[in-house]
Amino acid sequence: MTGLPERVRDRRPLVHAMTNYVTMDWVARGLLAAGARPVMARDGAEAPQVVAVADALVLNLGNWSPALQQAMLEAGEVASRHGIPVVLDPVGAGGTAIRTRAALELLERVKVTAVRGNAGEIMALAGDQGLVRGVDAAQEALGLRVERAARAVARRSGCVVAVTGPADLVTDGRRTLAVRAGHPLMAQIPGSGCLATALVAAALAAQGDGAPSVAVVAEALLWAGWAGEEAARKASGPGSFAVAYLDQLGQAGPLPAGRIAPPLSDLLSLYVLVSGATPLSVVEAVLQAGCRMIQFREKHLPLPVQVEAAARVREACWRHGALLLINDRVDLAQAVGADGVHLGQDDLPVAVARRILGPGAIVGATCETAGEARIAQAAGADYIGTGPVYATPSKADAGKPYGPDVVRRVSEAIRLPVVGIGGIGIGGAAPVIRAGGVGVAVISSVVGAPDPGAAARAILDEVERAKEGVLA
Ligand SMILES: Cc1ncc(COP(=O)(O)OP(=O)(O)O)c(N)n1
Ligand SMILES: Cc1nc(C(=O)O)sc1CCOP(=O)(O)O
Ligand SMILES: [Mg+2]
Repeated sequence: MTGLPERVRDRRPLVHAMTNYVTMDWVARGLLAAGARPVMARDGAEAPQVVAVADALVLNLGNWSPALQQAMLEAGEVASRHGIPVVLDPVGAGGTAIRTRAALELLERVKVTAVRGNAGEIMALAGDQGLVRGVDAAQEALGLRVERAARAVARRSGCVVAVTGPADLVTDGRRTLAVRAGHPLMAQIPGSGCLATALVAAALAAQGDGAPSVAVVAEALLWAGWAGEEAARKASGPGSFAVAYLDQLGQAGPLPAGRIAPPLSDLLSLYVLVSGATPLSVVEAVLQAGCRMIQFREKHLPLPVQVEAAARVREACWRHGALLLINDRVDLAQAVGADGVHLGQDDLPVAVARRILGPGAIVGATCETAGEARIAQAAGADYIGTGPVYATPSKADAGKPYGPDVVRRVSEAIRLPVVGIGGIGIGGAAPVIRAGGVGVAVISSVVGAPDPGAAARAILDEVERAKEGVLA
C-alpha cells in the first residue's frame, strides 16, 4: 500500500469540514496543502446537500450553537445514509455540560467513524470527569484512565477513538496503537487539533471503504505529527512554523517508520532489567515468556564489554519484537542502536537526552515525587519509573520503600505511563497496577529466579489480570 500522503494526493478527497470560525481558514489551507479538497459549508440550509457529494464529513464543535447542532445532526444523518465517513472533534467536551451533551447526541444519532479529541474531552465522553480547562484539557490524572475512557467510547459507539497528546492513542476498543510524533510548536498555533481531525477525515476518505480503521487513523496522526517535527526544524517561531507546516504537509515521501506501535502502556507491563551480569539465556527466556521491554543495566562491566553484551541483547529483542532501553548511557544506546534510555535524577537530563536521541527515541525517567514527574514530562520523557515500591536487594542506594502509593501519587500528576520498581515479585505487581501503574520493572524476582521464564510469565499474568480489572 502506498503511503497515506500519496493516497490523499492521488484521490484528492472532498472533505466537508463543518468546523469552527477560529480555525476554519487553517483547516482549509491544511487540507489543500495535503492534497485534499475542502468545502466548509456550515449552515443547516445547505450542509445536508453538500455532504451528499463529499467523501468525508468533519463535525467540529468549536463555536457551538443550537443551529450548528441541528445542521450537524442533519448533515451527519445524510452522511450515515450514504456511508460517508464522519469524524467528530468534540471540542470543549468536559469543559461545559452543553458541549458534552452535544457531542454525545451526535455520537448517538450519527454513525461516527472516528473521534479525535484531547484527553479531557474523551474522558468526558466516557463519563470520567477529567480536568478540562477551557478547550485545552489539562493533561491530568491520566495514565490508564485515558486508555480506559477511549476504549469505552470506541466500544459504545462502534468507532475509532484517537486521543492526541504527548503520545497519541488510537483504539477501536480492542486494538490500541500509540503514535509517537509531534512537536511543542504545534500547540503554539491555533488549529493543530482541528487540522489533525480533518486529516483523519481525508485519510478515511482516501482509503476507499470509509470503514473505521485504527491503522488509518494512526497513520493520519503520524502525518500530522511528523509534519510538525519537520516544520519545527525550519521555523524560528510560531509564525514561520505555521508556514513551514503547510509546506511540509505538501511534501511527498514516506512517513517515518517505527513511530506507530502498541502503546508503551502495553509494552511496559513487564519491564525486565538485565543487571548483575545476567546471562543472555535469561534474556531469551523472559522474551519467550512475553516480556516486551528490556533495560540493559550492566553498569559495573567495563564499557567495551557492555557494548558487546548490549548488542547481543538488542539482537534478541529485535527477534522478539521487544524494545531495548539502556540504563544511564546515551552513548551506549546510540552505539548499539537501542530504542532509548532510562535516566535517573542524577543522570543526563531528559531534555539533553531527547535532543541527542531525537523525537523517535524512548526516554524514561526515575521520579519519586509528583513534582519530579511533571518536570520530566515537560522535558519530554515518555514514561516514568518510580520507587522503590518495596525493599530491594538490587540497588544499594535506593531510598526507603514507599509502598504502592508512590505509584498513585506520581501517576495522578501526569499523563505519561508509570511503572513501579523495587522489590516487585509475584503478588506485589497487582497493587502497583491498582495504584495506577501500567506495569512493573523488575530484576531479582525474575533474573534471580530458578526459572526466569516462568517467573516472568507469572508476573506478566498478574499484571494483565490487574489491568483487565482497571480497564473494565
Ligand atoms: C524503570 C526504571 N525505573 C527506575 C530506575 C532507576 O534508575 P536510576 O535512578 O537512574 O538508578 P540506576 O538504575 O541508574 O541505578 C531504572 N533503572 N529503571
Ligand atoms: C534499578 C532500581 N531502581 C530502583 C528505584 O527505586 O529507583 S529499585 C531498583 C532495583 C530493582 O531491582 P529488584 O526488582 O531486584 O528489586
Ligand atoms: Mg541511572
